[in-house]
Amino acid sequence: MITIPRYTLVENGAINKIPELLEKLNLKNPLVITGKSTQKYNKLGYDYIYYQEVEYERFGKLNDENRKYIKESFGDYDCILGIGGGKSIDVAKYASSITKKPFISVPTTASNDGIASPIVSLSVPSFMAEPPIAVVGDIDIIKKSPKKLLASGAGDIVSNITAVLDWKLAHIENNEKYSESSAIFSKTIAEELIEYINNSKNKDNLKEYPKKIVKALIASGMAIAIAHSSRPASGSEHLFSHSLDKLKKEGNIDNKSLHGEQCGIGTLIFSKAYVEEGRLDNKEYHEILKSLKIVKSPVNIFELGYDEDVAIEALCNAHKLRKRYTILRNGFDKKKAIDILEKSQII
Ligand SMILES: NC(=O)C1=CN([C@@H]2O[C@H](COP(=O)(O)OP(=O)(O)OC[C@H]3O[C@@H](n4cnc5c(N)ncnc54)[C@H](OP(=O)(O)O)[C@@H]3O)[C@@H](O)[C@H]2O)C=CC1
Ligand SMILES: O=C(CO)COP(=O)(O)O
Ligand SMILES: [Zn+2]
Repeated sequence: MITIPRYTLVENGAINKIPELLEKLNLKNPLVITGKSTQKYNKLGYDYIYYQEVEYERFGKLNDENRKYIKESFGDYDCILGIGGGKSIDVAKYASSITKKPFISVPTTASNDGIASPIVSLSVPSFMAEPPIAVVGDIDIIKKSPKKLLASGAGDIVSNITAVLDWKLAHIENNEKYSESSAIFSKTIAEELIEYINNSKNKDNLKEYPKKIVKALIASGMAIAIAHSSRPASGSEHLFSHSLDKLKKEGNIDNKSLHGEQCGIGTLIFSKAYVEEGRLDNKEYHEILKSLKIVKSPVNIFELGYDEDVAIEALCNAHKLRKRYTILRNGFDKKKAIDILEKSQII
């Protein structure tokens, strides 16, 4: 059974419509999960907790102690509102999966497609939960959020291009189940955003970008829900991002590079790898590169804040992050990693 959000409200002032939305959904007593800089958007003064309090990291991992704490924290609330960035929404989605209470996604920025997806990405690999029953995207708030976050959203959308190529390759070479319709849907979301960005100079100078990126991220989350897998939006480029996250954690590297930014870099690497294999036109690689440059998302490892050794190590380890067949196949050795990182201008 496919479940997607029942309501998506993407407009100026949408956050003020939460009370009437709750009434429509017959929900009366929400608990907000939010962050320290985004709690201010809980304008209706609902009870709230910071995501750090219930996030799995407080307990070290997703475990029974963590689940017990969440259940106890949620008393008689009848729903959960995730208000904030990707982490707040992910933790709210996780809490909803534990408590079985419905969750409403209230993104205050547009940094990744977790805002509408059924995926919880607090761990690698991610796991399938339920999507939000509603998404409330207040454009007045989102358009004023940090540009770095909004640019990161583009990285998580262009990643659908290589994710879909990996999914198809897994079907051809590894006999994996594949949905052509989900793949086309996911790829089209990315192509339409890229086309808008790359032609925006002659049109509206990205004035409509905040609304476009929110809608693209919601659609991408729905593509995941329809496929019942993150396959349409997560392939080799995400493995590279997760591998970077692992290096950050293990090496105590204090770099605030964002999920979407990292996936944008991963997309450049693997779209070039697909060009090298004759499975993608070099023109498409350049369209992706151009779009990330226009929104000012990092297009090389130095702009992401790392040196080339980190890029090489993250790429050489990427295939180990989860059992997911991609163009990495059994992994790139150091020579191949350096070659593709140079050809994709990442190092
Ligand atoms: N489930 C899924 O499908 C996916 C989930 N994710 C999740 O998303 C996380 C990454 O999300 P991301 O958003 O990139 O990063 P974070 O949520 O880690 O950080 C976002 C930062 O931006 C701040 N912020 C958000 N909105 C505003 C605003 N309007 N004005 C000012 N500051 C704002 C947040 O504030 P504050 O401190 O208040 O939070 C936070 O400090 C991952 O760790 C993962 O958990 C990522 C990809 C997919
Ligand atoms: O980030 C995601 C989709 O954009 C979720 O993907 P993962 O399954 O790789 O966590
Ligand atoms: Zn992603």
